[in-house]
This record gives sequence, structure tokens and C-alpha cells, in this order.
Amino acid sequence: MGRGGNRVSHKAPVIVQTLITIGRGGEDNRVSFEKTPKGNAKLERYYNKILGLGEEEQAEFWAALKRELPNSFRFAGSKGHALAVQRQLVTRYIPEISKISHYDGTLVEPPQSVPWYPDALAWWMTTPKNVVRKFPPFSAFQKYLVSETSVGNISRQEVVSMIPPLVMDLQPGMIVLDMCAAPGSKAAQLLEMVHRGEEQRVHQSLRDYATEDGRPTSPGVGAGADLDEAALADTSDYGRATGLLIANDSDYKRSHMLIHQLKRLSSPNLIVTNHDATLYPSIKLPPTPNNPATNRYLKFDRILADVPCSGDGTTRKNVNLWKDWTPGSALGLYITQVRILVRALQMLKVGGRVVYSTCSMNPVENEAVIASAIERCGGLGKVELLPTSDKLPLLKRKPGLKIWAVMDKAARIWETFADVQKDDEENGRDAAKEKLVQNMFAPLPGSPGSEIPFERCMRVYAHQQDTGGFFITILEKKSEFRAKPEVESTSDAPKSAGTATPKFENSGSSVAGVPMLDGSLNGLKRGADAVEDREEQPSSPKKFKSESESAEVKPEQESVEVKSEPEFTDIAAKPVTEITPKSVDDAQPLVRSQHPPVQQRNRAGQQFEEPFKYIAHDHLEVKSVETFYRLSPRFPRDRFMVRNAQGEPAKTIYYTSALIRDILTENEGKGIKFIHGGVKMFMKQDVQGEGVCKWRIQSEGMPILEGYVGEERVVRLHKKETLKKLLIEMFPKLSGDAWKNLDEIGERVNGIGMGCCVLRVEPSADDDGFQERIVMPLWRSLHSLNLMLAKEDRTAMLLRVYNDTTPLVNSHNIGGKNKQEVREDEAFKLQRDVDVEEDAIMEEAVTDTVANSNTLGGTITTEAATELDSSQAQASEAEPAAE
Ligand SMILES: C[S@@+](CC[C@H](N)C(=O)[O-])C[C@H]1O[C@@H](n2cnc3c(N)ncnc32)[C@H](O)[C@@H]1O
Repeated sequence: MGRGGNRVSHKAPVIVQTLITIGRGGEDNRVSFEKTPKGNAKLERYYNKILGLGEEEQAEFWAALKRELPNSFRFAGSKGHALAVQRQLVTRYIPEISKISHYDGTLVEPPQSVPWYPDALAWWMTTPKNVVRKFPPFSAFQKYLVSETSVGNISRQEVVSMIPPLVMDLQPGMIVLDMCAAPGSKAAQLLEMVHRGEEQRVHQSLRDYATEDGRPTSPGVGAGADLDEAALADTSDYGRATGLLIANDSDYKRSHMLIHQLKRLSSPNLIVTNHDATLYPSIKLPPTPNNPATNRYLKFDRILADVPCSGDGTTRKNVNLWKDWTPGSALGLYITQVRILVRALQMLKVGGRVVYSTCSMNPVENEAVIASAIERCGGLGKVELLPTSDKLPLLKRKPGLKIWAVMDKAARIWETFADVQKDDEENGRDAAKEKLVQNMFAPLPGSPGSEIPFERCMRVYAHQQDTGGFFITILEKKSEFRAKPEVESTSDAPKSAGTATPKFENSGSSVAGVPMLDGSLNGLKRGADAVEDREEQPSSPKKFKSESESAEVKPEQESVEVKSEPEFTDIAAKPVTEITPKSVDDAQPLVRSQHPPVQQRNRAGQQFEEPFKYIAHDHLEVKSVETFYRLSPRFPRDRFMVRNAQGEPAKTIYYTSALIRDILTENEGKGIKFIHGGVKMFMKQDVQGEGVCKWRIQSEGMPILEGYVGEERVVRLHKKETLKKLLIEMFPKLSGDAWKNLDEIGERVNGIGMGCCVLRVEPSADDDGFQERIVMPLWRSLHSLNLMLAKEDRTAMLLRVYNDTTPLVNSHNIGGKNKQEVREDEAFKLQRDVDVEEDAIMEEAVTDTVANSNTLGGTITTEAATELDSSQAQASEAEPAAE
């Protein structure tokens, strides 16, 4: 439940992004932006020809693409909670900013809400950065942004990048896949949608059972968010969200950025995987009493395919694109994009939807990909393009293109593929035309593709509402299909310039061929199909086949019978690490190993992932937790998990949803690279006191668990002044009469048994009361109390709730206490642990970030920059020495 409640800690680090970003070589981005020449003759010639903009609009289009982008951000978390943080912007900061005037007397424009974003949760500001730097109200606002970003209440995100999740019609309870998810801004939006309404539902359920279970509930929970029927409908698990988001990225380092981004949402309904999306493995489901089939595979209600692209819609942030853009990038990425989309459509449930998006305006990466994928999946009878005109009515957009020409690597523009073929005949095929295929061009009149209603696609251009450029389409699966191999499709197979053996353009770092090894029936069939295809087409066409294509020739069934059990078992048993097929031919004889899967280290030498082991509901440690915290019978005991091979709770106990438990258990050792799953629920604490539970509740698990903790371990707080004391004084004393200084909670905390408890900050209408609910772990030791928040979270909260920057007080450092005595003090140790955990996470994030920045040769300053850097990296991999 509750990613709601004021989010305070359980913070995975965020790369704190200030409004003033630093560019390569430590240079202020603004300076480097201004200095960088903006223009690319080929790009301008191509888009002037194909986008169909009039002369005046063309001028606006290019002018906008050459301006720096407004800063934008989004309030994150559950809706009620996000609105509470947003209120501070509206009531505290905007009034102050609105008073500032420029030297000429004109007023500074304060941040504005993005008109088409629901509930005014997205904002942008055009204020020049020198103004932001100079004026105190801005610096207070900037502190607020940085501090809220660091605890995950605000996400910096380019506004156009917020569109794809908004058009997915994602409802609670749905099974969702984000195929190319890093760094994770859209995945964060999706995850919030998976949890929509959960806080209200859970508290309703707690209220429903309050009398029966003898547990009082808190007032004011879930207030402020009006929920539709769909959000209220996910009630089967006492209101806890039953949906699932799998966020995937093929780049290992970037997938760790993704984890950090998503961890802030503390979701037990999230899995992160690290696979090449063109070969995304089938995920097996266990048999259930209602569905006893032994070979059921996960199918998705919604899939986001925000694919790697040339990124020419992001020149406003990635100014170097002006010089780096080449027409070869789109040509090189096209085939990967088609494969990702076809794989997405295969993995959908009938009636499910894929949203395909790019931050490029090139039709080769957009309409052409849509047309190719629809054709390979069997046409419009199998896959429909849904209208988008009813989505986000205030968003200005253009329809998709119906006709377009293609620019080759030498910047020649071809109107039709027939022209290319004619030129081939006359002059031979040169390297510049090498990648061109029929399907990159607009469908021929009268062909089935010409029926595709491309006008339903959304093209968002920079000048329309001062954003970057983006392309978005919604596809719905009408029925199961058997996808055509590329070679059979009208022509996705590139013509060779003589020497070119088509390269498998997997830009990711995943192990090619994994789906054949994932233990799934689909994997087995793919192998078999690949053999058949080879036999039918023994010579030249074979070279156009890729691993992904051979992996995509069978429709997937919700439940399919295994016909060849031994073979299946062998494939399942083959460790992924041992097999790195270079071609389809290499990929065939995979059925060899009898060894159980041992995945010590993957091919790229990446870190070993600890296994996910669930512990029994009656395990001694589960029992100890249950007894100490007087857990309600409504809280499940069979979803606790640890990350070690022994399956014994050593340091941390995690918690996941039931579906994730089933998935992680069923697919263990089958080669699927799960790299994150589960919320830290309990951490082991070295405690002396008799009867004190050694498992303290971890901040990130607190919102999930707190409603089910018995009153015996709950402390309720109502006054702002009391919380302020707990925030500033890190170890308030209880001994003697000292507890009396803690006002309303003094008596309660003095009387409560030692160990971890739940501090519930309850909302009230009092002047000194809170408007929203906050829940935090509190530790009662022999002589003192400790709010279990890392120092920086305390500071952030002081700023947020009290607009206060008072330094924290550590009474252990004053009064000449013996150092040894201090070190041994339980509360002190605890605070140290909390801080050390935070530091470790921060360090990991920084390391990942630096590593990533080095790999990509770019700066990690904005979400869009991060997206683009990767796209460029991929574009250049796919298209070496294009020009
Ligand atoms: C445009 S970015 C995605 C941005 C992301 N959706 C977001 O909102 O933060 C494209 C991502 O695709 C990943 N990628 C590239 N090739 C891939 C492949 N074959 N399979 C999966 N991911 C891939 C890149 O590592 C990159 O992170």
C-alpha cells in the first residue's frame, strides 16, 4: 500500500539536479548551449521536405528546436500525496516568486502548471537561469526542488516525455512491461499508476475490519483524492495493489540507474530485468487451482516500448546533436525498433495495448516501424492503431505522416523504394543505400499497409507548446498471431551491398538468444522454428535472419501444452552464461547441458545477482516479527523474501506482492535476469534487551506495513512542535523526567517497551496540526528515543514542513560523554546504521552515474540528456562510420 503519506525517507538516491546544470568539462550548460552552433543542413533539408509544415511554421519549428528548453518537473507519488507537496509550491513559493521584477520593471514569470497534465501535477518554468541564481525567493524555491527531488517527491522530467504513460489507460491491477525503461522517468509514472488508489483502498479495508480485528484506524487517511471506479476496483488483496510493473533495460549500468529511480517509490509490485527487448524472455507462471496448466506464461495488459532512437527531438537539451546528427542513425536503429515492437505485440494479451514512442521525428523510426510491425504481426485484423484525439485534449499535436521520403547515409533523399531499386540497377548498390529497405518507405498505394490510419499517431513538435519533439502511437492487439520472420515480410531485409552480412543490431548488453534458454515453451519452439526456416531457405535469405527474428515466429499462448518435455528440461537447465550464440546457426544446438543452472557471473563480467528466496510463513523470524509488532491477520506472512542462497534471514527481510513471489520462484535458475524485486521491510538490529525484536521496520517498508501493526507498538503524534523536536534533537532523552520534554508523546514513549515502533503523525484541523499523514519508524532505547531518519532526510523534512534550517543537535556529542559509552549506545548505533545505509546507497548511485557518464561520454544532468546519450550511443553502435 501507501506510496502515499508524506514521503520522508526510504530514499534511494537521486542524482540531485539543480536548475543550473554543469556541462562537459565542468562548464555551465547555459554557456555551452549558447556557444554551440545550432544547425545541421542535412537534417533541416530532410525535415523541410517531409514534415509538411508551411514556410512560416517551418521557421517556428527550427527556431524552437534551437532554443533552450524550459525546466520542468512532476510531483510524484500517490495523487493525494503529490497534491500535498504541490500545495507548498502554490502557497509558499509562487507568491514570493511572483513579486520579483526584472531590471526593466517587468515581473518575473513564476513556474506554471502544464495545462494538459492531469491535476496540475506537472510544472515548467521559463525563468532565465541568471535570474534564478540572483534572487533569494528563487534560491529558496531551488532548495525546495532539490530537497523534494532527493526524497522522491518531485521528478525532473521533460514534459513531452510524460505523454506516453498518460495515454496508456493503465488501470490498477494490470500487468505492465516497460521494455526500454532506463533511466526510468516513464517507468516511475507507470508505477504510480499501478498503485493508484491503493492507499484509500487499504485504509477502507482496515476500517472494514477494525472492529473484527480490534484495531483502531487513523482519521483522515486518503482524504483529498477523488478516485474513479477503476482505481477502487483492485480490492482482491485487502486493497493492496495486485498489478505488476516489469521495468527492463538491456544496458546493465543504466538498468541500475533505473533501480535507483524506482526504488524511491518503495513498490512491492516492481521487478527490474536486464534483457535485450528484441529477445525478451517469456516469463513462466506457476499452475494455480483455477488454472492447473503447467505451462502458463505471463502476458501483459500494457507495454511501453519507448525505444532507443536517434533523438532528434531533443536538440534543445542535447545541443551537440546539431553537429552529431547523421541520417544513418535512424536507418541503423529501424530494425531494432521493429523487433522490439513485434516482440511487444507478441507478449500482449488480446485486447492489451502497446504504446510505442520515440523522441525522434524521423518517419523511418516512427510510422515505418509501426507499418512494419503491423505487417509482420498479420495486418490490421490482428493489430489496430487506436485513435489518440480523445487523449489529453489540451495537448497540441500533429497527426502521423501518411507519405514520406527516406534520406540515405549520403543524405540523398529517396521518394520511393522503387527509385532506390532503379538506381541499384543503373549504378549498383553503394554503402550509403545499404540499409534501405522497402518497409522504411510509406506503404505503396493499394498495399495493405496503405490502410493504416497513420493520422492516429501523435507527433508533437517543439514550437507547438515550447517542448522537445516526440512521437507516440497506441496499438491494440485484436487476436493472437504468428509473426512473420523478417525475411518473409514484404521487405525488412536489407539488401546487401555485396559484403554485408546483416548485423544483429542489438545495441544492448544482454546475452543474445536468452529467450531460447529461458526454459519456456516459446523458447523451445523458437529453436525448432528456426531450424524449419533454415531448411526452407537454405541460402541467401538465411543471412537476413537474426536471433530475434528466429525467436519470433510463433504466437504465444496463454497456456500451451509441452510436447517435448525432456528437450524442454534440457533447455531450461542450460545456464545462460555458457551460451553466447553469434548467429542463428550457433543458436541451434543449445540443448546440451544437464547441469543445474549456476549463474555466478554473467558474460559481461557483471555483478552476481543474489537469488530471491522466500521464507516460510511460519519461519521463526517471521513469528518473532509477528508477535512483537502484533501483526494483523490481514497482513500476509507468505511474501517475505531474502537475498541469499541459503534462504535464511541474515540482515534484511524483503516483501513483494504475491504475483512477484510466484514469478521469482517459478523462474528461478531459468536464465531470466531479474536484477531487482522487493521492498526492504525489516533490518536486523544488534539489540540487547530481552524480548526486544531484533528486526526493525525499515523506512521503505513502513508505509506498506504500518496499518497492520498493533496499537502496542504505535505512537501517535498530532502537534507540529513535537515532531520538530524529534527532528532537530537526534537522541532526545527519556531518563528521569526528561521524557516530559516530549510533550504529547512523552508519557507514551516513556511507557512503551524498548525497540522499534511506528510513529504516526496524524492530521488534524488544529492550528498546530498537520494537513497530511506521515508515518516513520521510531526506536525506543533504554535512555533515549531516535527517529529513524537519515540526517539529510531530517533536514529535508525540517525545510519542507517548517521552512526551517536549524542545524541538527546530537546530544551524544555534547556534555563530554565518554566516547566508548556513546558508541555502545543503541540509539546511536541505530542512527549510524541508518546514515551508513543511506551513504552506501548514495555511493552506489554516484558510482553508477559516473560509470554511466563515462561510458556514454556525456553529462548526467537531465533525464532527457540521459535518454539521448544512450540513444546516441546505440545509434553509433548500430551505424558505425555512417558518413
Ligand atoms: C529512450 S531511452 C528510454 C527512456 C526511458 N523510457 C525513460 O523514460 O526514462 C532508450 C533505452 O533503451 C535502452 N535500450 C537500447 N537498446 C535496447 C534493447 N535492445 N533492449 C532493451 N533496451 C534497450 C537504452 O539502454 C535506453 O536506456
